[in-house]
Amino acid sequence: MKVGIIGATGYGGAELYRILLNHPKVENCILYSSSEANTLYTDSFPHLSEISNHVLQGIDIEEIKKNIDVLFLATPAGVSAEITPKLINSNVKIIDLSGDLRIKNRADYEKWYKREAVEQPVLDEAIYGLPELNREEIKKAKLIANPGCFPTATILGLAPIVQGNIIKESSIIVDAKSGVSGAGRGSSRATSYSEINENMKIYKVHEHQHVPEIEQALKRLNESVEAISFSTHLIPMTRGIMSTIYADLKRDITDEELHEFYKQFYKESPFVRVRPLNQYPATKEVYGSNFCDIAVKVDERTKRVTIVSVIDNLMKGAAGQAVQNFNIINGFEENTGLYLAPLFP
Ligand SMILES: NC(=O)C1=CN([C@@H]2O[C@H](COP(=O)(O)OP(=O)(O)OC[C@H]3O[C@@H](n4cnc5c(N)ncnc54)[C@H](OP(=O)(O)O)[C@@H]3O)[C@@H](O)[C@H]2O)C=CC1
Ligand SMILES: CC(=O)N[C@@H](CCC(=O)OP(=O)(O)O)C(=O)O
Repeated sequence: MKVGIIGATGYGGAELYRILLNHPKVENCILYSSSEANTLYTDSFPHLSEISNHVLQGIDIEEIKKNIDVLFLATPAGVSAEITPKLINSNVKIIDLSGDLRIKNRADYEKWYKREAVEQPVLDEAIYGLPELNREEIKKAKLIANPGCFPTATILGLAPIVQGNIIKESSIIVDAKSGVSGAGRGSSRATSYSEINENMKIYKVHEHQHVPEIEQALKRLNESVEAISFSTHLIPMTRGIMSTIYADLKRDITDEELHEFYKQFYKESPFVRVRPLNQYPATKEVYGSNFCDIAVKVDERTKRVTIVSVIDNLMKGAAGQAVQNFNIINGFEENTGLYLAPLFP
């Protein structure tokens, strides 16, 4: 396959490149840049010296239509809204890592992302690319809205109990933490070393753009879900997301039953590892891999459940999941090029 990456000079783009370089079905990878065309990729990423001899290309829609089978967009919000409509009637399949195509309701997108939404017919074509919940739809898709990092960890942590009608839908509380690579490569004061080292910050309180994405996905599993409480924290590490989730139980259930229910729910999903009872995943245990590791525990005293879900934000939270979707839309084994053990320690 001939693939293209727009936004190759960012973190998501570099992670896509790292995976696709070793993907047995990828014959050629063209890397595009809006600001660094005609320079060597290794000027942006010296760690790829003697691995990549790619020259970054300017973005030319007609050239993409001719030369690319699958295009990855690893670009900030707003870019896909411009590029995707121009390719929608071509043969190019698109996997968009940004939030532009994830939220079906345009008014919701505009409220939470504070920018104009893509036109409705394009949104209607986009399939939400969370394979563990949507595999059959993804198989037929031409346009994939790759999920956000926090939504991936959170939705996978909640899906079994939400669909299984085990918790009170109005009681969901999500306490999520992310490493700083989640904010992208562009520098900002909030992610500068001196501001994040030995520090921990809550941010976007009650206004994080991932709230409507998570609620939309949970509502598809159980229409009684309304609003969730969701808070995000920046912590001093490079990669990793941990979503710790709390909810009130509707009925009595034991740890063993709940654990077995999760195991069954994800039995066909190669990238979800439901941990043994009383073993809780840490972010480093999925570092550099496409795994989402989940642990569940019932609190007998409060009649609540605690769920812990961890991913690597650049892998299962972005590029790894995008390649998982690439495999599914092309009929390849879901884990092709992705069967990577986590880097540890
Ligand atoms: N980082 C993460 O963990 C996750 C990121 N995402 C989403 O994935 C997308 C990429 O994120 P990330 O790689 O972290 O971001 P980065 O900021 O690291 O990279 C984004 C890249 O987009 C390119 N770009 C910027 N403006 C334009 C434009 N107008 N037209 C075309 N290309 C442009 C830039 O490359 P150049 O200047 O060379 O064109 C830049 O390198 C974002 O939408 C992000 O929200 C989703 C899940 C997780
Ligand atoms: C640490 C950090 O800043 N993370 C980003 C997540 C970026 C992302 O995934 O954004 P989209 O899903 O909107 O594309 C944030 O919280 O906004």
